[in-house]
Amino acid sequence: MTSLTLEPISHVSGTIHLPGSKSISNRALLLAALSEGETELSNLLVSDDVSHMLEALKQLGVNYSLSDGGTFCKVAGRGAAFSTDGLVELFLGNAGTAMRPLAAALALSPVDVRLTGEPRMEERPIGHLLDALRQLGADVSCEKNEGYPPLRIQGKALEGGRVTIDGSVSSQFLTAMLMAAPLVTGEVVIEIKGDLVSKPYIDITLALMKSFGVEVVNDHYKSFKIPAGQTYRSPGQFLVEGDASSASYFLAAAAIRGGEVTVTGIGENSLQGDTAFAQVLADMGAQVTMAADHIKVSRHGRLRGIDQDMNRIPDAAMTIATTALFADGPTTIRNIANWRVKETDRLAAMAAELRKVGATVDEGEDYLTIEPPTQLRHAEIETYNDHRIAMCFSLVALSDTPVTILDPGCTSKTFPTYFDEFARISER
Ligand SMILES: O=C(O)C1=C[C@@H](OP(=O)(O)O)[C@@H](O)[C@H](O)C1
Ligand SMILES: C=C(OP(=O)(O)O)C(=O)O
Repeated sequence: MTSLTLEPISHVSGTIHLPGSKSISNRALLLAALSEGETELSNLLVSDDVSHMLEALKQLGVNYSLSDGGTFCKVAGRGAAFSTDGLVELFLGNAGTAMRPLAAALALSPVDVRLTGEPRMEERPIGHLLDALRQLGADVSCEKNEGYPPLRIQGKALEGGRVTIDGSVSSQFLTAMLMAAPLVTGEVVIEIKGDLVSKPYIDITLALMKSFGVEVVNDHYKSFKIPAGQTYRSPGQFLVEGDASSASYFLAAAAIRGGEVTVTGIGENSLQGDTAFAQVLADMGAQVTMAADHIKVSRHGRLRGIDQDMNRIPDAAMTIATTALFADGPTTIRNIANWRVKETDRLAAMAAELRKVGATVDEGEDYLTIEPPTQLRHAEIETYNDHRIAMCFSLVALSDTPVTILDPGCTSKTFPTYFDEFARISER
C-alpha cells in the first residue's frame, strides 16, 4: 500500500480555488440529463463520484461532451425519463449521490437495469428509499441482501400519489424521491417519518430542482408536494459552486496554524450547508470573514474545545474531529450516528485513528468526544478507503509531529488533487 508522510508544517497561507461541489455536480448532471434542452455545466468536479454518474448517464444513452480537463460539460437533455433496450448494468463505485438518485429516477423510467458498486456500497443501506419507491408501485429488488445494493430495477411509468419515507438514516433517500418525482404523471406527496438527518442537503436539492424549472412545496420539512404536470427545463448555463466540504480542510488549517487562508468559489450565499463549518471554527476561536465569493480564516488567540450538534454538517464535522487535537479542552461532536453508514464506520474509524496520535476519545453510539494530548505522536493513519479520513488527518502535520497517511490516493472519491493543494498553502 502506498503512503504519504507529511513533515511538520510551521506556517500556512494562501488562496485555494475550490473544485466544484460533489453534491451539486451529481445533482446537476442528473437533472440536465432529464431536462428539455441543452445545459452547459461549468466548474464540474473531476473525481470518482462524478465519473460514476457520467459513465452511468452515457450507458443510459445520454449524449454529452466533456472538456479536456473535465470541468465543463454540455449535456443534451432527454426531456423525458430514461429508457433502455435490454438489461444495462451500471457500476456506481461508492458514490451515494449516484446510487440513490439514479435508483429512484430509474425506478420511474421504462428501463431494465442493475445497479452495482464497490464492496462497501453493498453495506450501505438503501431500504428506506426502496420502501418509498415500492409504495408508488415500483419494481425494485435487492440481489444479495434486502435493503442493500446491488439492485435490479425493472422500471416503469407510474402515476404518483402519497408516500412516507424514513429520513433518519440518510437525507439522500428523500433527495432521490424529490428529484425523481416529476417523472410520474400525477402529483407526489412525500411525508417524512423519523427525524430528518443532514437537512441542508435537502435545501441543495430543492434549489437545484428550482434552477431546472420544478417547484416543490415544502411544509416545514415534514412533507413535500411536487405538483403534477412539471417537467425539468434546462437553465441553459449552470455554474457549480465550489465544494464547501473540501474547503473545510484549508479553513481548519488556518484556524490551527494561525496563518491567513482564503477559499474561493463559495461564500455567504452558497447553497451548501457545509459553509456553516466556518461558523464552527469561529465558535472555537478563529477569525472568519464570509464574503459573497470567498471565505477567509485566521486566528489570533487560542482555539477552545466545543460541544455541538453537527448533524447539519456531517462531512465537515470530521474536520472538527482533527481540529479538536489543537484546542484547549475537550470537543464533543453530537448527533452523528449516520457516520456509521458512510464510506466506513466513521465513528469507529475516527476514534481509532485519533487515539493513535495520542488523543483520549470517547466513542458513543452517536457522538465523539476528543481530548487533545499534551504531545501528538507520529502514527500511520489507516484510511479505510475513506477520502475524508485521509484529508482530515493531514491536519495533524500542522504541529511539530509528522503524520503518515496510508493509501492517500483514496481522496480521488471527491478530491484527487487534495495533497497538491494542501502543499500549496503549507510552509515547512
Ligand atoms: O445529498 C448529498 O449530496 C449528501 C448528503 C449527505 O449524506 P447523508 O444524507 O446520508 O448524511 C452527505 O454526507 C453526503 O456526502 C452528500
Ligand atoms: C458520505 C459521503 O459520500 P456519499 O455521497 O457517497 O454518501 C462523503 O462524501 O463524505
